Amino acid sequence: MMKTIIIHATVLTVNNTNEVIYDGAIAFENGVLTYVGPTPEELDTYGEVIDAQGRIVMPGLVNTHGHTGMSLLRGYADDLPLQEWLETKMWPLEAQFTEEHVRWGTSLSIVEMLKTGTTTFVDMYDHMDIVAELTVASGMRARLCRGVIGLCPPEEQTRKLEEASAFAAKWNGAANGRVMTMMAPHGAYTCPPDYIERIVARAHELDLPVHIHMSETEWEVQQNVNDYGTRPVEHLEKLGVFNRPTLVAHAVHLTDEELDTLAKYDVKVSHNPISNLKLGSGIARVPDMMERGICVSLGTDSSASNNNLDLFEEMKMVALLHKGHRQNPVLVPATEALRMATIYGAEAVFMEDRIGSLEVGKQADFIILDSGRVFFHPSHDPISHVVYAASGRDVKDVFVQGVQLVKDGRCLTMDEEAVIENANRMFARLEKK
Ligand SMILES: CSC[C@H]1O[C@@H](n2cnc3c(O)ncnc32)[C@H](O)[C@@H]1O
Ligand SMILES: [Zn+2]
Repeated sequence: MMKTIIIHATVLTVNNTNEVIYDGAIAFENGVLTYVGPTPEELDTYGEVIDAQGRIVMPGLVNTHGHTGMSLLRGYADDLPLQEWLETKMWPLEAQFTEEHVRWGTSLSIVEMLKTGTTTFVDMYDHMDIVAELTVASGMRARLCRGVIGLCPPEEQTRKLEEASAFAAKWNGAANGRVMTMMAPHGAYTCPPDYIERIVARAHELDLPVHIHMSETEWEVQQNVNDYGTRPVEHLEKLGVFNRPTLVAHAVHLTDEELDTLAKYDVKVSHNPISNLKLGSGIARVPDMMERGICVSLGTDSSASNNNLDLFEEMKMVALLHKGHRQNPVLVPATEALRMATIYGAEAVFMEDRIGSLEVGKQADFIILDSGRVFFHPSHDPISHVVYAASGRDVKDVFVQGVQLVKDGRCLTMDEEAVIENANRMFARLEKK
């Protein structure tokens, strides 16, 4: 592959010092960054030179929790609490999902994520072979898992576990490492304890991380106490979950002791502020997590509870929400919000050696924003503008592993019109009550 260099950009490296390089450049070859620094005078050695004057170049965003197939249910059931939303709206429709529903729901998600600057996503869902195939075809990077709900007879539990394991073993490392996998019990309230232990044992055997919903609502915490005599964190600790590298989604309702436990085991958190607000679940103790050194990353959850996959919105939300909630404007500064959407996201999906920042040796996963638009001016603090003023609609170009996937706002690897048409067709076929 030829050497490419992008010059005259404002480069947000998101390295250890959050360095911003004005009139900066990044170069890459074979999908790997070979240069990050000021625009060099000598450009003869590069096969392709891209002038990014008036643009911001930054790491691709990492969405650490979602269910991509559920974009098919965007707007279908709003303004309900989680349990009612799941039991009366989501699960009855998902029970009708075939591979084709997941294909077009996931395609809708992938196009949206790519066009709004997400280059890596986590997906916990069913029919995951389809999701993996689409990930490969789209050029995105992902950490995928077949989510298992254990509220079913033992034979069914075993079938799901075997399916999840086979998927995880088959796809881990696929597409030159762009697809990685995990094992995923859906939650402590949907999986009996012995089932969680079996899933974790399988994660040990396959040497994979664990992903799970945890402590999302007060109802869930109380249910855990009623059923097992402990709150979810102690429950999962006892079941050995945290002995594996673990990414928990939500982590809204936590005591001080539970926060200490997460810090002790280096459990990664996917904070989903917009979904938590929309479902009325509550506000996670993010400033207390940060104080303890817990890795806090950002997730959208699905389009059915968000209702989009624009991670720029989560970045702004996390920076604002906790300031307002604690009446303290110092909390979650813009630099930390940006890190949550990039390098902390990379840590949360256990890929920080490869993605999350623009540094030589890392993968060339990056996005280019049009910073000529009026709300990027005066242009003295690009990190502030990216977090507080920008949106996913400002993303012009997207590269993963050095391959361009979005060019001037158009997705090169997916047929957007066909995706929209098919998603509408598949939604129309579902029987609604
Ligand atoms: C089979 S794994 C995916 C499963 O998760 C459900 N889901 C979607 N959003 C949430 C959420 O916020 N909390 C808990 N579970 C959620 C989805 O409906 C799928 O069945
Ligand atoms: Zn979820």
